[in-house]
Amino acid sequence: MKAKVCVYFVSRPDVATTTQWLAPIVWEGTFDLTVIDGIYKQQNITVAITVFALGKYVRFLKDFLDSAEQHFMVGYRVHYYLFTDRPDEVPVVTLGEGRQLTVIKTASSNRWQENSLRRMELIEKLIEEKLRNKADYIFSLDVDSKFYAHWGAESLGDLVGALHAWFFGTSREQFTYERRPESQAFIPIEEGDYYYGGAVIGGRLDKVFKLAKTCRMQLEVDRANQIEAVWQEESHLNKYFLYNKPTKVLSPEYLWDDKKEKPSFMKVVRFSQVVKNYAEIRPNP
Ligand SMILES: CC(=O)N[C@H]1[C@@H](OP(=O)(O)OP(=O)(O)OC[C@H]2O[C@@H](n3ccc(=O)[nH]c3=O)[C@H](O)[C@@H]2O)O[C@H](CO)[C@H](O)[C@@H]1O
Ligand SMILES: [Mn+2]
Repeated sequence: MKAKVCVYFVSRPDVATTTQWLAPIVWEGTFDLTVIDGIYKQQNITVAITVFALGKYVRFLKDFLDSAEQHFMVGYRVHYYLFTDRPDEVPVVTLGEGRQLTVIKTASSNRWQENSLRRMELIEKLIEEKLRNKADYIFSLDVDSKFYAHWGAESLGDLVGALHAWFFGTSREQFTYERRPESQAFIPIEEGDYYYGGAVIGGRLDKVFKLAKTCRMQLEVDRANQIEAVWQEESHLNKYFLYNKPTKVLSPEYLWDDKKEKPSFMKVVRFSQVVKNYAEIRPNP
């Protein structure tokens, strides 16, 4: 076989493609999918994905699942773990070969903040009790979202975070980190690398387990001290990633927002938050 060797490769001069700790930042044009699939296909991996649809958020499931079937890790073994208090309202979706879905009945809270932050504890438990030896990688993804284009094995890594669309390119002082020292999620104004979105967390099982467990414990300390971080578990996630750097960072292609205008560096939107009516969908303001 003739190998094509590329010794000098600057495919995206318009954006940063590595972090300061030399983790890749994944953008369209920075990877060769044939090479990447060659690595992961022979490892015969299974990717678990957690989705939470509590309360009225079940309405997002249809588009989420249909579009995931079209674009997410196609050609790999994928196991959805769907947490909901409304199993009867889970839509029927035809899954591709090698893909399965398990519904886990979970109580909903009357506070949306609680539904969002409790994901850490539930992910921790799922990995500990059900996933050992059942999956190699795991992603936790917001359900109020849709896939619009390919999301594949280029996203895999030991510990994976995604750059929040609204904070990409803004200066560190503008990041909405938790700024009160009383919270375990506190990050001083002169610190921080990126603002990561809580909507996408990924990596190898053991790495995500440690992340979820640490954030769950920090959330508990905050609760005991009667303080809730400004963006709940997303604040704790940002604190975690500051001291435990992701080994791969997904560009905003992997965490876009339908409401946001697309700058020229966005060659493709892969996964994006859909427009929602907060007042109507959430159990509390
Ligand atoms: C794009 C992005 O990074 N979004 C993050 C952001 O706001 P968001 O406005 O995206 O938060 P959100 O309302 O989508 O809640 C996060 C997720 O929790 C689940 N859910 C939430 C409430 C509810 O009543 N039922 C339910 O099922 C659902 O899977 C949802 O996608 O901040 C949140 C914490 O404040 C989370 O970290 C989100 O991931
Ligand atoms: Mn969301």
